[in-house]
Amino acid sequence: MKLQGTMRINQNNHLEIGGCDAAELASKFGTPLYVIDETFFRQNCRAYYRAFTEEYGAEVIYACKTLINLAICTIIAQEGLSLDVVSGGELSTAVKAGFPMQRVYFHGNNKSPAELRLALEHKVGRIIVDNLHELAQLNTLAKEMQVKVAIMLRLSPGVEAHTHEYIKTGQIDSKFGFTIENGMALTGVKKSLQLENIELKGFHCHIGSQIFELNSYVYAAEVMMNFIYEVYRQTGFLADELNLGGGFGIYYYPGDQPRTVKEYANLLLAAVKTKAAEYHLPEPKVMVEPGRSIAGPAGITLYTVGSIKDIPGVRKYVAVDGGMGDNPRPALYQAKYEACVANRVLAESTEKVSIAGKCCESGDMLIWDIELPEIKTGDILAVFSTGAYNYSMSMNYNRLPRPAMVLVQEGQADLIVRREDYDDLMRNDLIPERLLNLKMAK
Ligand SMILES: Cc1ncc(COP(=O)(O)O)c(C=O)c1O
Ligand SMILES: N[C@@H](CCCC[NH3+])C(=O)O
Repeated sequence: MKLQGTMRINQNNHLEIGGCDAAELASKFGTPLYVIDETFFRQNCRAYYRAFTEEYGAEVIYACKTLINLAICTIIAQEGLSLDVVSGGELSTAVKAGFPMQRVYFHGNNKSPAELRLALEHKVGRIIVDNLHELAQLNTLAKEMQVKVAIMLRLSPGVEAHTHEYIKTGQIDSKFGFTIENGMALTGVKKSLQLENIELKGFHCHIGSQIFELNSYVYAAEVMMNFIYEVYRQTGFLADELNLGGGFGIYYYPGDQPRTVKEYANLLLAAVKTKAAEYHLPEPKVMVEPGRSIAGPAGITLYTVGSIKDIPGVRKYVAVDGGMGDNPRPALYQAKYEACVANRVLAESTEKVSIAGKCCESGDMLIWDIELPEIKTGDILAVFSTGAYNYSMSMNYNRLPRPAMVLVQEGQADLIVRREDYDDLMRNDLIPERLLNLKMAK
């Protein structure tokens, strides 16, 4: 078990985060509960800002699919990072939070005309165009609205990142972006340069997520710089901007060994510099889009232990009051997590148990085979590193309300997302008049 950020074990042998006792948080706000360590979240933002922006003038764009709400958006704005949004919903959150629109980058492989219009209305900084269909559609909309829109093209550099099959994106056979290798990317550039209401600024790639192998990034940067040169040679267009995406891996489980953000920055920027020198080109402005490495380690989830079932000689199932509804990652990617008993962190002896969620799915298992102090009904289980892709991928399967989220710092805990209630679950339900007119069976 690795305690990160402000987490520590207090004098009551309880887990403490942001100066707050986790068991007290559970009793005050209920469980399941997402807890975000504000100090740690900000430290992660600052590590990026220092390593990329202060050191190299590179722009750090927080990928808000990781975790977004009005409070988080406010923190990102305060820390001087930009924002990657991928939907009208994420964009509207940024608008409502008063996020500076020129620092917003709009991504996605199938943006709807309504979403594109919204982005144009709010004058977002850049639209990252994914494909030819979108390029034509965006030009038409921009013409209608009499604006010229600054874009980047998302490219598929053909780099295989060493990560889970579902979360790698830069390979040739991918739903994302213009493929460099088969000429599609060059066609996209030529087309962009012809369109009257489009202003091409540069290129983007994102090779995947939870990546530890920094060489994959270096290789992607080199491929992108080769492309910039090739485009310059063939069209005379010189890209000003190069966005190399996100994906920097974090610690979830023994064996995960992330490098430092500083090493990541130094390697990436060195690769760009070397290539620029080789081609006698000016260095483009570099951008990165971290998500998980900012929010992930800064979050924990608290659960209350309910039923415990011991199948002698087989397994002891410990069920908690959440599961795949609030954290679908184990079911989706076989993701592994560490956890502790928040109200009894250290103990002389431990036992091996498996943590089950409460959804009606055999696959709703949060953790298989974890050593924990002997656990009892009513104990509080804390699962670590749940800040990224947990709330943002949560769901209401089995009509389970989504948990609340609190932001903790120096002993203060503030609710930043209210817990859903049963009325929230039925908010959009309608009963047609003709059903109301029929009698219910006795
Ligand atoms: C385009 C894009 N940028 C950035 C990210 C952020 O990735 P991560 O959270 O792994 O840093 C993603 C998600 O993988 C993405 O799709
Ligand atoms: N949702 C994934 C990461 C994919 C990121 C989106 N491009 C995860 O939880 O690991």
